[in-house]
Amino acid sequence: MTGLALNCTINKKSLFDRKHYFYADLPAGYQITQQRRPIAVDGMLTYSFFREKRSQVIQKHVHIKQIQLEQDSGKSLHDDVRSQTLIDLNRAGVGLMELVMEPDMNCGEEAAAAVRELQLILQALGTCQGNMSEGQMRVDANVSVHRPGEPLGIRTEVKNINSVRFMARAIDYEIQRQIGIVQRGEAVQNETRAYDSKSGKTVPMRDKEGLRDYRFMPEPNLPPLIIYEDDTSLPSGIEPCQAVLVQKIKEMLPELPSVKRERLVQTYGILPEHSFTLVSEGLTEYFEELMKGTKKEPKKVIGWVTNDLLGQLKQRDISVIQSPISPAALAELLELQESGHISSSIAKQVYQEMWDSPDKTAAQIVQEQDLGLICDMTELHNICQKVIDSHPEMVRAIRNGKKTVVNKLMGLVRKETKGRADPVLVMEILKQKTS
Ligand SMILES: Nc1ncnc2c1ncn2[C@@H]1O[C@H](COP(=O)(O)OP(=O)(O)OP(=O)(O)O)[C@@H](O)[C@H]1O
Repeated sequence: MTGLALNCTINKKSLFDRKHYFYADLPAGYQITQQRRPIAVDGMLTYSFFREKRSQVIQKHVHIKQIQLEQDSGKSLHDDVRSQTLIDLNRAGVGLMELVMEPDMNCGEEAAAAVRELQLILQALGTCQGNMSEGQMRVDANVSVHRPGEPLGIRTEVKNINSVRFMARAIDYEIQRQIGIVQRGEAVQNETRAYDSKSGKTVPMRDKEGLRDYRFMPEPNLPPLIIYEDDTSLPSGIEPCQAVLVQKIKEMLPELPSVKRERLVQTYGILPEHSFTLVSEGLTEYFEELMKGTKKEPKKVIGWVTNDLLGQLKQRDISVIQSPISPAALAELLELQESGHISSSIAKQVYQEMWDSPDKTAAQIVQEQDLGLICDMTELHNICQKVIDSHPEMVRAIRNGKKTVVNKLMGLVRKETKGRADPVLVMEILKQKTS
């Protein structure tokens, strides 16, 4: 699924090899991997990010060299206090999927955007939860520098990166470090380095690797992995249920993040940046459900999801599925505003109250606290007159041409009525009274 989602060519026959090296995190002395013929090759990941102006989307591509299946190694844990190294072998030998990207990215920001997009794709497919801090996904960053027009320089490999943000910092640090070396006329060493998040620097990790002979050999215990295009390509005697069929997997692919963003922009007319927030924060389903329950324009609804809802979720550190306010409950609130029962500032107030007492509906809160819009013209006239009478200097300013001062009067009426006055009617009355 991952190979197909990343536009790879799927090898119908892939092979397993043993890669030998001697290190404490590899008890067997070799790792099973797919060196000669990996399961998927030659793919492409398209990712986007924003630069300067939030609305300017930059789209880039990174080639996927291959995706291989291999065994995980153990994890070395260095105890500086006791000056010893412990090895966690719990994952040693467990299968994992490694993606090798081509050197197509130019800075930490690009690598971060590419990895974030990959995370979203893997999560959408369900092939990896993608949480780096929990080790579900790990990234090693290979970095080199070169002068324009010259071939790529010697690379270093940075390990120990446990978040996308740290990866971007590690890459940018490493680029500057290597530029410094080249400018001093020295040579970059081909080495493995570790990122130290406390100092923000990369430090040498292992001895200079030089040319290592891994003594690759075909893995004698694992036969080639054979998969088939579809039912028709199955050899006789093999039932479809016994085989992996690429065509079947293709049909199972879910809507991918880039397609989802495009659809959201097309269907609802929202800004691309909002489609990014919806997809990255997992709010698409909530937004689409919400849209089913309201007549409000999508452009006016989107902020409720990307600001108000997301703000509450972050503040409480919960996910959208745990939200006590369902899309239908929020839709009811939006309808109260859309139909002119409450003002926009009251709607925000009611929303806050809904979070504090989730068992109450928006309508209940409005009724209990008498938050409905004041539409009675006599009452509104009286309130406006009171405000005008107590601020003659503002009225003078308006009459002298400072038309925007009317907004100050509006604000005072809003304060006086605790946001319950119909803003359209109030503006009309104020203009009339100050003309
Ligand atoms: N000159 C270069 N500058 C930057 N990156 C490079 C350069 N040459 C190769 N790379 C990148 O280095 C990575 C090599 O990864 P690969 O897993 O094939 O080798 P490896 O690091 O030796 O393997 P492993 O760490 O699994 O032993 C690829 O992602 C490739 O794009």
